Amino acid sequence: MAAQDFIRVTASCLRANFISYRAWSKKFKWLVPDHFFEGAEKLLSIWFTTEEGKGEEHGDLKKIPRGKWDELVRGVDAEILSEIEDEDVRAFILSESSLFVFENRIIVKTCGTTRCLKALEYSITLAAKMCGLTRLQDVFYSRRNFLQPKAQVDMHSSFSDEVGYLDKFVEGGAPYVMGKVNIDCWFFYTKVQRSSTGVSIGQPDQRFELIMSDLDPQAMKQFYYSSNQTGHAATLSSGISKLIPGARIDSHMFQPCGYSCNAIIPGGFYFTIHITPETDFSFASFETNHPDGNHAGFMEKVLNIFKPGHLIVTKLANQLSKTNVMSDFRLENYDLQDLQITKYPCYDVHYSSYDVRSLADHC
Ligand SMILES: C[S@@+](CC[C@H](N)C(=O)[O-])C[C@H]1O[C@@H](n2cnc3c(N)ncnc32)[C@H](O)[C@@H]1O
Repeated sequence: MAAQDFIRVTASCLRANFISYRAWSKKFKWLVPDHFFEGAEKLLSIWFTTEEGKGEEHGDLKKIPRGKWDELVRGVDAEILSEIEDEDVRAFILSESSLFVFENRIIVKTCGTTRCLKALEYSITLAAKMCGLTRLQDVFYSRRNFLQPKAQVDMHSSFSDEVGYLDKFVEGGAPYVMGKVNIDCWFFYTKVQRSSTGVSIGQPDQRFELIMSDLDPQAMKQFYYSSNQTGHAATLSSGISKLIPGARIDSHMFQPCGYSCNAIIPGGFYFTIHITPETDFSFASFETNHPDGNHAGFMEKVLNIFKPGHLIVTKLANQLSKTNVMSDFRLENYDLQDLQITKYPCYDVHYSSYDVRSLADHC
């Protein structure tokens, strides 16, 4: 059996037998690679608003000069590599994932050992000072469990440290964990105290995420610089360019490997993809707020690009969204491992995880 297949099958067997990668790698240190990159992202999404009773008059976060966003990103230990924009959003590719800036919302997504939550304090000050957006309307923070949690720093050393940090800035927030806490899970923090009207943000909102691991080494070859020297070439060869018609895609190819892209779609929609193709710890994420993201057929198009051995699906939708995230769905060739559907005051949240059928059969 080739080394790459061995690692994929081992990972699959570990999950099937409820053994965590962390416990396994501690015992079998000699099998753990020296080079490691934590692909799993920390994802922070903040909606800002004005003081209650002050009306809708406020500045536009998108108009804040680039220098301030450079500063925010440096604060989380990353840097901006490129930027695209349309009338609804500015989308930045970072050395470790992405930043999206809307009129009254920012999304910060960072991987590796970055300190994503640093962006919370900085953006609160920035939004208040430069746009009169003095209140946090909604806050979402989420991430998958890390493969190497001990490598994380400061407030990201554990989920309870992250919660402690978030609590300093977010009034009425609460933490949740979905999935198998000892194997593969998803940590989630959000505001749960609402205004008397119930609906927090006055517009439809939804978000879909595919968090994929144990990716097919053959499919990952195209995300190595030796196969594609530009992000654009990899966007075309992988089929990412065809995922959502009308999307304008900005992409970056890292050396010797790794790929990131941000896409903006008319109507205030985006998608973002980040890929760590190294077989020993391969990871990819797909995230969008486009309603198509809710359909199993669309998800299968994404899965066909990466062919993951394992994946987590998360979906969020507020009361004004036309997308129903509460229903169950089937993915061709994948076996459902966990499913949790929860109602929060303003959002419905879906979490499910899957193993590829053929790999699970090895165990
Ligand atoms: C594309 S980035 C983004 C990772 C993303 N969060 C994901 O989904 O895996 C990570 C990949 O790029 C590679 N890489 C190469 N140079 C890098 C750099 N300067 N900073 C971050 N990643 C780099 C890493 O080894 C890894 O394969």
